[in-house]
Amino acid sequence: MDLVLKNCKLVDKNGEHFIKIEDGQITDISKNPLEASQTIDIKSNYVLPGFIDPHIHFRDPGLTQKEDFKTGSEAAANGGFTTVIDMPNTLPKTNTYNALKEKIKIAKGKSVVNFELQAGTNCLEEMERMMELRPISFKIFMDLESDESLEKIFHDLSLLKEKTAYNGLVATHCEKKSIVERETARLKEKSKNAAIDYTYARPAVAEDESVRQAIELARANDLRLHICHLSSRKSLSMAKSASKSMPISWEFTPHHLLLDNSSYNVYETFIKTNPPLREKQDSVRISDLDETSIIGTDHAPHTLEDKTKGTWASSPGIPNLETVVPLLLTEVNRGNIDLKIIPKILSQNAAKVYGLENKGEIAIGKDADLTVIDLKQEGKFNIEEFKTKAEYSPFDGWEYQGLPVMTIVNGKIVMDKI
Ligand SMILES: NC(=O)N[C@@H](CC(=O)O)C(=O)O
Ligand SMILES: [Zn+2]
Ligand SMILES: [Zn+2]
Repeated sequence: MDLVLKNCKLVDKNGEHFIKIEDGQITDISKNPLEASQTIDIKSNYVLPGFIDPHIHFRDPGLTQKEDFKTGSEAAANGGFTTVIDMPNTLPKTNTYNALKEKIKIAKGKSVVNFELQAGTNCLEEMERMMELRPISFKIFMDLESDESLEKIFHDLSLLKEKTAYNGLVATHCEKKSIVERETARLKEKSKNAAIDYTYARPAVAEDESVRQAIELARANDLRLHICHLSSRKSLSMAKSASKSMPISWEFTPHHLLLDNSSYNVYETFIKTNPPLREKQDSVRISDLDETSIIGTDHAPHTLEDKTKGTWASSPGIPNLETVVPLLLTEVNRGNIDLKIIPKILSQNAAKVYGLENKGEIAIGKDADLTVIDLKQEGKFNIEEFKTKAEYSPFDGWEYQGLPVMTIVNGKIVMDKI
């Protein structure tokens, strides 16, 4: 199967280009016409390396009333993503050989985009067995572990690195369990709780202390740390200063970049998420983005029922796959971020961290994973048009300028709105 895309604008080259795709790979890029059995007119839109979301929850198996690998991956394709990295907090947890094997089978059968799977941590023997199935890395929910068990998990990962092909990359959810438990108990004593209390139950200091601990443990055990959904400015400055002396990376969610805890007054428990939205002065923001940043959406869908059980019992998590690209392109159009960083923060940088060697770049020999964006198209988000099973979004009804209009996965068109 061969295919030529014509009238393609590229972010780093002047003029319009032809891109040739054969058997799922990019085989030529030229200003001169290229031939193939099929030609598609990109109509002078920008073609970018296919977007990679390093942090999604597709809930399959076990929680498929919230999302499954079919609807989740269709949402990814609709949002302009060609590769997703799924988290291990499904039912059962993806922390055994059998569970990982089963999830690979499910994802292979249902996914319309490329996928990689995070493994949950377990005893050393089980993690060794899991390595045969090549999970992309190991994920630690530090908010659910005591200090003693964290010491052990990081140490076991260092042993795993010595014994197997494991590259030492560990992804962490950073919030300190003891602080979250203490503050939650304190707030629950109030006679009536508002949705915003969730912010104070999981304060920025809980994240900062956990980031400090993750940096120390990763350093001591010679591991590469990747911090998920980094939301506190202080945590960001700690991570930046650690990056001068150790391998470390982090990702930002769209909700932490664009919203703050005043949104609880509008969206109440629908905006509940971990880490919570922060007070404005404590929160990461759009101006923190630069060419080294990584966007991880933390697409975390739940049912409406699960989202409306009050301040404490409602499930935390926000679906993001179908809103994040228009939100960021709107920031480009407003002059708040440079278009040149978009392929880096949505593709190339995550490809580098996770070792996806054939992805993240438009170049001969790379996988034909491509996202076409129309920078000028304007519209309003309408949750009814989304593919995700989640029926809520804080961004529903927001206006945007800039839309992904085609998603190509391994040379195959999986979304077309050109
Ligand atoms: N972010 C969330 O609030 N929720 C995530 C879990 C997580 O990423 O911590 C979920 O699985 O729903
Ligand atoms: Zn998390
Ligand atoms: Zn998550």
